[in-house]
Amino acid sequence: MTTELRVLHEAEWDRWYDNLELAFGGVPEAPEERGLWRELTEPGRSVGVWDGAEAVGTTGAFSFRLCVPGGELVPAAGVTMVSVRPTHRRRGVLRSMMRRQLDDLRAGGEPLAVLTASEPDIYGRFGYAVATYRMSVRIDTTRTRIAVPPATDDPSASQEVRLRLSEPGAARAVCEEVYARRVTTRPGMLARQPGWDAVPLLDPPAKRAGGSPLQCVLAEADGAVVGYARYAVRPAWEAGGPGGTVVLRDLEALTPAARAELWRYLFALDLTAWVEAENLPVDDPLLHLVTDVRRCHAAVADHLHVRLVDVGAALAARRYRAPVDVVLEVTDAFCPWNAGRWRLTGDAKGAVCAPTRDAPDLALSVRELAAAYLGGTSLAGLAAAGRVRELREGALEEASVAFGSAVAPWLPHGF
Ligand SMILES: CC(=O)SCCNC(=O)CCNC(=O)[C@H](O)C(C)(C)COP(=O)(O)OP(=O)(O)OC[C@H]1O[C@@H](n2cnc3c(N)ncnc32)[C@H](O)[C@@H]1OP(=O)(O)O
Repeated sequence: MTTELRVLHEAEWDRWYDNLELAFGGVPEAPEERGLWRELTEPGRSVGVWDGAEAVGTTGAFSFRLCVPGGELVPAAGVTMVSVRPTHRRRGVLRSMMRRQLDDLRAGGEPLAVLTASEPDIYGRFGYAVATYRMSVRIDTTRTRIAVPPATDDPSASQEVRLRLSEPGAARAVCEEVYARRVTTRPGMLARQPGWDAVPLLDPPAKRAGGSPLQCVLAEADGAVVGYARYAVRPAWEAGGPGGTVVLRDLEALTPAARAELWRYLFALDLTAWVEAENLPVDDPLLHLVTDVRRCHAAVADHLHVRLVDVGAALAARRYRAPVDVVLEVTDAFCPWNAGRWRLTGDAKGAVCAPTRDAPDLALSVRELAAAYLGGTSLAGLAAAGRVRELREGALEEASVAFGSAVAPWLPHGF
């Protein structure tokens, strides 16, 4: 097999993207979906593997800024559109693309790469690890309700929250303002890059599965929008009565009162008996708002996989929950420039991370660092699985606390 790996030319995009569709089973995307991904593709950051005129391998990268513990927004390559033609699989095409991509990211100075995996088993060999989880819920709203003890509401709860329906497109700007204020509050969230505000509104009729077009409800207090929920309703008429489902796409709120009001609204929609959401933080406040958490049928799955492209720059870019001063002995088979000893010194104000010859305190691979990077997986937990070794007594506890995050990291949308 003679193949050529090269940067994507815009004119080749259709053939390149056809390979992606084929690798995912060959079901064509709706034109509006395909059109949006075409607009968002960054050709200069995408590569194709070609066998003659045929694209047989694809991958791209989006220029994201990712919230890390401490609230900084750090450049991160959003690795995407990975595919290999069924006739060319298991011959190293993916490996060659991962090699090229990580070398390019390093050369470009991006400290992090992130992706969501079609199958979690694929990317560990390239140094990625699961750094955030998502919670899905299917809530029986006939058996549980939103009940907030008054003491848990903040002072703004005394202000009345009003709800107003809006066409999602018309509400785009105000929703984006709310989203922008939320981004730095939770590691794993992505600042919106130009054009990305269209992603949460993508609503091809072919993908509605019997549901309504996307709807949007705004929460307002003192005349300002302080929250929103975007959802569809999928009616169901059963012998025992109406049993429709509210399919929640996203919900953001600036105050606990607005959040509770939005959930109350979703739970109370007439002719529905269920609220479903696919992607909530694993510590979503919803868990503390309902009277019967078991009726939420919550399930957890991996979501954002992280790769530290440059260990020193990545570890220095985040903040630490408690003072930390540790020497890390890092292995990294796929990106050997990261291998070796690093001294990390940091606290809640900042951090430095530089190569050292000092004796190591913890030994781990770049994957464990990636898993712990956003604060959602503890180094102590990884040590219990034999994936981190403590070489100085006390270092594991010190580093585990320091790497933690007050809130669970969470990726708000796929890419
Ligand atoms: C970020 C994203 O876009 S995720 C989307 C990923 N794409 C898909 O799932 C679409 C369908 N699948 C495909 O297109 C291809 O099978 C790919 C991209 C997953 C793999 O491409 P290939 O060219 O076959 O992979 P390649 O031959 O380079 O294999 C590299 C290694 O990964 C392993 N591998 C490849 N695919 C898988 C898989 N699905 N599960 C587990 N391991 C895998 C190979 O066994 C090999 O392992 P080794 O290094 O230990 O020998």
